[in-house]
Amino acid sequence: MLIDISGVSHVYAGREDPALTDVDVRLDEHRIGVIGANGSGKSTFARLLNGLVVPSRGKVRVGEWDTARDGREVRRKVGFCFTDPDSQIVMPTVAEDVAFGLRRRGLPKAESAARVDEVLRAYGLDAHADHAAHRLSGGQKQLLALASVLATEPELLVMDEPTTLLDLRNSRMVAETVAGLPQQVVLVTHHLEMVADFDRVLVFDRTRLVHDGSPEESVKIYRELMA
Ligand SMILES: Nc1ncnc2c1ncn2[C@@H]1O[C@H](COP(=O)(O)OP(=O)(O)OP(=O)(O)O)[C@@H](O)[C@H]1O
Repeated sequence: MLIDISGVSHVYAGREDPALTDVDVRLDEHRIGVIGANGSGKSTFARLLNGLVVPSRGKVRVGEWDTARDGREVRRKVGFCFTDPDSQIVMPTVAEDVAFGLRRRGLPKAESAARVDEVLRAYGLDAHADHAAHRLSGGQKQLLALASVLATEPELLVMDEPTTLLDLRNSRMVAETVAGLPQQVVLVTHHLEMVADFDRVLVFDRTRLVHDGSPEESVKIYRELMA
C-alpha cells in the first residue's frame, strides 16, 4: 500500500514542543525500517500509520484512506504491534486472544476457530492454545501478540520495537518471523541488524526525518548522529 505523509507535524495535548516536525514522505516498499535516537519521534510516526495518533498538522493517507477521516477502515488495514505484548494481550487464554480480534471483525464462529488453529500452528503456539496467556514466556507473548494481529490479515503491519524486551533467541525468532511475512512491514527498532536487509530505512532525529535511504547509508548516518 502507498503510505503518503504530507506536511505532518504533531504536538501532543498538554505539550508545548512538537513530537514530530514537518514530515513529508511517500512509502510503498515491502520492508521499511525506522531508526533514531530516544525521543526523536519514531513511535509517534508509527502511531500515525494506523490512526492511533492523528496529526495536529498535515495529512496521513494509507492506501485510499485518510487516517483522520477513515479511522475504522485504517485500523482494519493496518495491524499494530507494541513493544510490550502485555499491553496488547487482552484475553485469558492464548486461543481466546487470537479469536478476540477475529470476532470483532465479525468472522463466523466456525471460520474463526479454524483460523485460530491455523495461526497458532504457524507460530508454534498450538501446544499452548488453552494455556493462560500471561504465563507464556516473553518471546512467546510477543509471538502471540503478532499472531493475534496477523490473524486479522492486515495489509500493513506496523511494529514498534517488538524485540526490545526479548533475549537473543526470542528476538531472533521474532526477527525471522517478521522477515518471512508476506505483508508490508514498517518496523521501528534500536536493533540495527533487524533492518539490514530492508528496502528502505528512515532516520529520525530531534522530531525530524533527517535521512531516508538504504539500510547501509541510513545506519551510517545514524551512527554519525550518535557519535
Ligand atoms: N502520549 C504522549 N503524550 C505526550 N508526549 C508524548 C507522548 N508520547 C510521546 N511523547 C513525546 O513525544 C516526543 C517523541 O516521542 P516518541 O515516543 O515518538 O519518540 P521515540 O523516537 O519513539 O523514542 P524511543 O526511542 O525512546 O521510544 C518525546 O518528547 C515524548 O516525550
